[in-house]
Amino acid sequence: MSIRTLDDLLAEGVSGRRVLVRADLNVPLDKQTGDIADDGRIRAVLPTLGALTEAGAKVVVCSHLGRPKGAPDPQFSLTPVAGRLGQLLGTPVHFATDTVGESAQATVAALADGEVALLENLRFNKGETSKDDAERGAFADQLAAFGDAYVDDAFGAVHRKHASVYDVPARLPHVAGRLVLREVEVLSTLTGSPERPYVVVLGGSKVSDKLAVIEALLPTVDRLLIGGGMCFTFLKAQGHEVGTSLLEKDMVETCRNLLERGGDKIMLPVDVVAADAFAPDAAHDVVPADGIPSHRVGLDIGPKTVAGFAAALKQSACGESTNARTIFWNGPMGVFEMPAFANGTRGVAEAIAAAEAFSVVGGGDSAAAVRALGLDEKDFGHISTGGGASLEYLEGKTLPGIAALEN
Ligand SMILES: Nc1ncnc2c1ncn2[C@@H]1O[C@H](COP(=O)(O)OP(=O)(O)OP(=O)(O)O)[C@@H](O)[C@H]1O
Ligand SMILES: O=C(O)[C@H](O)COP(=O)(O)O
Repeated sequence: MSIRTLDDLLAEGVSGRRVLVRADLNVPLDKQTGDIADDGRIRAVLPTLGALTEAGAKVVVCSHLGRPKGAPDPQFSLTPVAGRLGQLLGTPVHFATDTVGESAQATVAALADGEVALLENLRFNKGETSKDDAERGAFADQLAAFGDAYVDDAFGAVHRKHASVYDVPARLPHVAGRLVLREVEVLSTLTGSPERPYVVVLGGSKVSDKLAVIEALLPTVDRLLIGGGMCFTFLKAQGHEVGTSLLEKDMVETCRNLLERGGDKIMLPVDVVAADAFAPDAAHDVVPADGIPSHRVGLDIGPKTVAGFAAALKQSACGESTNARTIFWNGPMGVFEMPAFANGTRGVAEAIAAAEAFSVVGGGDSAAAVRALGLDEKDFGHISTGGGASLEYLEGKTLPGIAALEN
């Protein structure tokens, strides 16, 4: 890819220059306390920010958090992120209480060399996500006024055609940050010629979002293991009763086609943990995947499925090799946030961690699950900060944020 990098910018010298950094600080917040539940995305951007502050730049960081509707909404404020970022950087972060208004202008104007400012949530402004080019462009003009150069380190947002990702780089000298480069470097090995056997494990709840990636990956993968909320639409396509489990009725026919095309490559659960209700303390049992009672909801894959998936990670024959050599995992195997339904995700994550393969975990929830379940991040080859972004990258789509850096 012909993209200028942070090192190119550092080589030009950034001391005393204002550098606008787009980061993806969209971290999960605890629903009760509002505290940061997982700070992985903040940590991931530290190498870029550290390099810039050390080189004496005035660093202006901007990000979205959640999906506010184009106006300020306190529940999506980046205030707690500014505090955590300051702790991790070991230096206070100057927080602007608006994105491009008086507070932002004063905060940026007061920055000393080597200091960091964080602007309030980009999505408090309609222009950030607008489909109207002029509206997005006008907001991008205001943002671009805060920088002499622009660094994109928001890999999780490169699939969005948003002002801070797509329009600002057209207005400023632009480079890719360390995180974006690393993500692209790793994910491109999966779209190129991954070492085989190549096994993909998919779960989570966004069924329709992920069918396109299955379509794109089917010719390349040796095995596709499907669990999580996704599996019920496939089980329905096989003609099974799924009770009140997550189901995308409109997608049943598509799943049937994928099953026909995928044949033996696709593995579905043989047992599931079915509960009386979608609740942490609901009564639950392990039932066969083709025998989910009509009043029950499937909230996790069962132990036989975990064992089968773990075995498949070891025995996906391709040529002479029988161990998976490359693994991509996106989406938890069950509702891991509730301990009673976390065993499937834990079991599969442990099998991936133990495999002698290069493993990539993609997706905000999957990465959070790895950390929440106390697994060692070092046992995985790469933990991507991108959910939708990593999937769209694997689908081979042109990502607006990457295209904007190439221009
Ligand atoms: N059987 C199930 N029924 C309902 N929800 C489920 C089930 N299994 C997993 N989930 C839920 O799926 C959610 C994660 O799905 P998602 O598709 O968003 O994962 P991700 O791709 O890792 O995350 P993101 O897209 O946010 O980066 C979790 O909150 C989990 O509780
Ligand atoms: O969580 C993500 O995948 C990124 O931060 C992008 O967020 P979005 O899906 O709300 O654009």
